[in-house]
Amino acid sequence: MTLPAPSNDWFLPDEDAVLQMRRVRVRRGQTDILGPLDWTLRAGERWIVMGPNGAGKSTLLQIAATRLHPTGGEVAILEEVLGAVDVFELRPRIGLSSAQLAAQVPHEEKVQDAVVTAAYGVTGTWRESYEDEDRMRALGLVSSWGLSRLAHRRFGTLSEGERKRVLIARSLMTDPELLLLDEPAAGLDLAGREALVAQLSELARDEDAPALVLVTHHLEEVPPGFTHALLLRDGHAVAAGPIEQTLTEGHLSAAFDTPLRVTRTGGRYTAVAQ
Ligand SMILES: Nc1ncnc2c1ncn2[C@@H]1O[C@H](COP(=O)(O)OP(=O)(O)OP(=O)(O)O)[C@@H](O)[C@H]1O
Repeated sequence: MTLPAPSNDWFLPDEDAVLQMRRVRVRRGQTDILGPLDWTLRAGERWIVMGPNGAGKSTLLQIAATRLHPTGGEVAILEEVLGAVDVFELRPRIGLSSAQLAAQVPHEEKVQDAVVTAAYGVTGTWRESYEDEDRMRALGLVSSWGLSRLAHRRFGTLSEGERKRVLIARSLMTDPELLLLDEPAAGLDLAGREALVAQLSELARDEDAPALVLVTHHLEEVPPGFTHALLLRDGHAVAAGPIEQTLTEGHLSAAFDTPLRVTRTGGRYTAVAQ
């Protein structure tokens, strides 16, 4: 019997790809708000996704988090192809911190519970029964993200910076293989931002940490240790690749449609208009 020749349409992700998108497109109304986009994130890489308001960053992250199915193209996440996998089995392998998720955490939820509920992929405690091991892991994460003194506080009473930390601790609860952080420093004051950048830098340099994707508008929020960057504008990649070759004056000026002067000191970036 002759086997049919492999079709060009059959999507076989690269072996070392943690996340791979091929010709991905998201259409809303008459407009493509994202793509077509090709993007591959390999094991051990730490990616910054940057671009102006409306560039498609959150849409991209929603796809990577299996929360949104693209209109066209193929997506493989952790060797599973979207559309051919039960996303509820895939989601615990992906950590996510985003404003949408924060809005789903009940205000009266205790901090330690807001972290432990990620074990069941829910945002509020209900009738689940948690193993001691889950509780211990949640408390360990609460401690390592500097939240011990807040463990019994209600989520709704926390400051913006404290909430951001809770969400990152929560995103690590299932020991994910891919960690997606959507604007984790948004709304933080200077000291809060610097503390978070330092902690994310430490995470980025930890060989045992998951593959990382950090979405931000601001160069100042890029933690040292991140290895790659994807610059988006109007849903398209302006540039993508190793961070030092991507976060350049030329590429950033094109992405933000503004002539920028970019400096890099001690692994930190800043940008001002020229
Ligand atoms: N349901 C929708 N219908 C029409 N347009 C949409 C819809 N959802 C998103 N968009 C548009 O898609 C574009 C990309 O949105 P997205 O939230 O991904 O951008 P972003 O880069 O994360 O922006 P920001 O930095 O402001 O958060 C925006 O112009 C947005 O208005």
